[in-house]
Amino acid sequence: MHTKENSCCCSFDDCKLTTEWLLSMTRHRPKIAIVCGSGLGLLAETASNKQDVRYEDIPNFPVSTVPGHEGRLVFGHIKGKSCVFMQGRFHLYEGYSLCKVTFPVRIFKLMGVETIIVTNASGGLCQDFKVGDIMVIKDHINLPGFAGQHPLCGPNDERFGIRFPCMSDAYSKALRKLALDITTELGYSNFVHEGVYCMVSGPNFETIAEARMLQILGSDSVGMSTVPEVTVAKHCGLRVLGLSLITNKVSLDYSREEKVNHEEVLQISKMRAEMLKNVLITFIARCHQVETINTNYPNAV
Ligand SMILES: O=P(O)(O)O[C@@H]1C[C@H](O)[C@@H](CO)O1
Ligand SMILES: Nc1nc2[nH]cnc2c(=O)[nH]1
Repeated sequence: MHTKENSCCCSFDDCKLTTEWLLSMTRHRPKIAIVCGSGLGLLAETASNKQDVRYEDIPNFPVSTVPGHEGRLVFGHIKGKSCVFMQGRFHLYEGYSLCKVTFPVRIFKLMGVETIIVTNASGGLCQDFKVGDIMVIKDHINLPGFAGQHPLCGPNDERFGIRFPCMSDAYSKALRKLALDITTELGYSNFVHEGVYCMVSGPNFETIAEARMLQILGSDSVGMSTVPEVTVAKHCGLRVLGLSLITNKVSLDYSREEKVNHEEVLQISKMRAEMLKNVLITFIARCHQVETINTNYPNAV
């Protein structure tokens, strides 16, 4: 956590330096950023005029350490829209501070991004969910945040956003509706739901008692990411859509024999990434038509 003594490793100046470096490396000027969850890096494949930048080459950027997270930014066009994909995200359990985990979100903001689409792989807690379903994230529970692991703890820099941002509409209602309409048009409605995502720090998957607790708290799915990125995105006035791929059913019953593992998560992600990609392409083509109000920044796009 940042304190006044322990100065921020991702200050406004650090963010500016990284942004200026990236803007000097590419002619792309993305308006939409897509964070690819575990095994979902191929969401970037359909982009045209692609340009890759490896995380290790970007000043101040963390590097990816998790299998299924390639570790590069991919700039490109989808249906004529300028996009940047994060092929690989950062997680708290990798040992990164939440400031580092969310550093790319602020870089996107400074680059001129207006809309961020955050994807992830998660375990289904809602009994109606099946493996391979998509959950449009309606809301989240920031469990690490309750314990002080929060990306906005520490001195607030007003150039990014206000001290006490509203989170009751973190996931834009209008963007959620557009995503749901698109899944219906594509004939996917039988395996698409809206729901509440709960973040845990990981890296272990849940015990059965923990899973039961999360379900009682109102979580429909559980994962180890997304919430810090969305919190920082909302803080700095980005429009947010969150999509979660249900890669496994979380055990809520001591008699169940199946054991979840990361390889299975990656396998299901890769199997269903095509479906998610179809939703994303149509969404990217149409999301500029949707007007949203950010209560933290009433005049923002
Ligand atoms: O980056 P995401 O949230 O998609 O990754 C999920 C959570 C863990 O990092 C990993 C577990 O298999 O997948
Ligand atoms: N915490 C958690 N993260 C996941 N990511 C994918 N599946 C799961 C899961 O069951 N639990």
